[in-house]
Amino acid sequence: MNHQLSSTIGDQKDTEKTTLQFFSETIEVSTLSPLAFFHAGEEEFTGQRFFWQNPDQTFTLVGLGHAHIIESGLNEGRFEEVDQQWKKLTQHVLTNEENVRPVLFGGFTFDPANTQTGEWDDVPEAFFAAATYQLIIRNGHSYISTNYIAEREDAGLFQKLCKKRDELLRASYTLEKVEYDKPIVVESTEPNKAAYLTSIEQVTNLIQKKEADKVVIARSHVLKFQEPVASANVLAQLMNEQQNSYLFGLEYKNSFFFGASPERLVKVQDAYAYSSCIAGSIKRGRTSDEDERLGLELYNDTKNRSEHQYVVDMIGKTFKDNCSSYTIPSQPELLKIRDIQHLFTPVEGHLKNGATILQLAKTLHPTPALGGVPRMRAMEVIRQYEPMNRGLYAAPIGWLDDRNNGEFAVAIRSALLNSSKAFLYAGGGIVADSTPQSEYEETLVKFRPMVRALGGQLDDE
Ligand SMILES: C=C(O[C@H]1C=CC=C(C(=O)O)[C@@H]1O)C(=O)O
Repeated sequence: MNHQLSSTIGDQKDTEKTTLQFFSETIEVSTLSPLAFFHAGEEEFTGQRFFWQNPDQTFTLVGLGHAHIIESGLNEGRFEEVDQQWKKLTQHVLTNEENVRPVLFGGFTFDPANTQTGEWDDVPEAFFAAATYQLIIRNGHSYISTNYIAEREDAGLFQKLCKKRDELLRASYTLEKVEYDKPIVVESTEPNKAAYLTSIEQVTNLIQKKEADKVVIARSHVLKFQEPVASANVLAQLMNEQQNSYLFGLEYKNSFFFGASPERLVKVQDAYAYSSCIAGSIKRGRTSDEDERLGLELYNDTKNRSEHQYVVDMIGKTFKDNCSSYTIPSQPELLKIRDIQHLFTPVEGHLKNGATILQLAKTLHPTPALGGVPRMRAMEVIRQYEPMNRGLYAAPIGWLDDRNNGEFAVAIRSALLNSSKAFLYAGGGIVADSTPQSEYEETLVKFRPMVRALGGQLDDE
């Protein structure tokens, strides 16, 4: 394929001797269902797929197969390790399509220092993949890139990959009309309900004694299904039910981590950065009057406003440190999603030279919407009192390309599916006047998107 490709970075003569090169050939295809493309990879690529769609659906990304994996087991330095390895890997990109860049997709765990064992035992502290087949749907155009990484061009391998790509494409068009049956739940349990309620009490006491200002405490809910549930099925349910959210899914070995999060951690486009402060919650009303009343109650509630302000202060400081100019409104607005309303403050600014999206993700994670204030003390409290390991829940998940553009969401409203079992996660900010019962009820509302996608019922419904 070399006659079609042009070297975009580096001196090719130099690189041919020893350096790995990233070969990528992109074709534009007629409108394609991203879910059908994901499903088409089931036979060959289960365990090696990912899915991403932004809330306004202007950018969708699907990956099938691993052209390359970047993992890190480091507690400190995992963001840097991924950053460096990706930079090295994409130093020499050979592509026929300048405007469709190779993408790295993956996530970091919430807290590498958490040693509790359980469903996350296998998952590295950072796991990222560049796909063999990368679908990007942007502004109504669908592009499939076929990627491989090698020291030099391999025409035979490339031909094989293209043959498979064409098969995947044909299969995708036939899978567009598939209807997915909702999974059937046979068991629904709250393994740590008592421990969770006790932890809220303990953490509230500790905050009242001024040992911390705010700590986010979470819990899990377990569903068992009649039979193994396919990742594509879960995505189909999410896409139907959960608009206006980041939809994400990441397969790792036999597990599928997925979710529908309202919360952007960071987006970078052409050296301009965006983040969002989302903290403070109330349910949606059954009528528009009730909804408006609840929204107003949230907006004027001092407990929720203080929970929110911690996040604004911290994200605001990060933008102050990393941007030549930035904007942050002085008052929050209400963000209304299907089951819940949040206090929301958008932040944006021009990055100073050199700040990468992964550096920003590292600095921002965890914001006080997921960790607490002060950060280090809050992390200790979570480790000590929270009855689980969060794994990828509440952590950064997203993508970056080779030009420092990308976007990470905070992986809340999420679940880990493992064959015929799923672990759902939800938490909330604890401050001095929190109560166990109202926090518990808030988590029930936050579980709803996942329960809707997976089937089953919770206590409040
Ligand atoms: C920790 C979660 O939500 C966070 C994000 C938005 C609002 C939150 C709150 O009001 O407590 C939480 O900080 C979750 O959904 O599991």
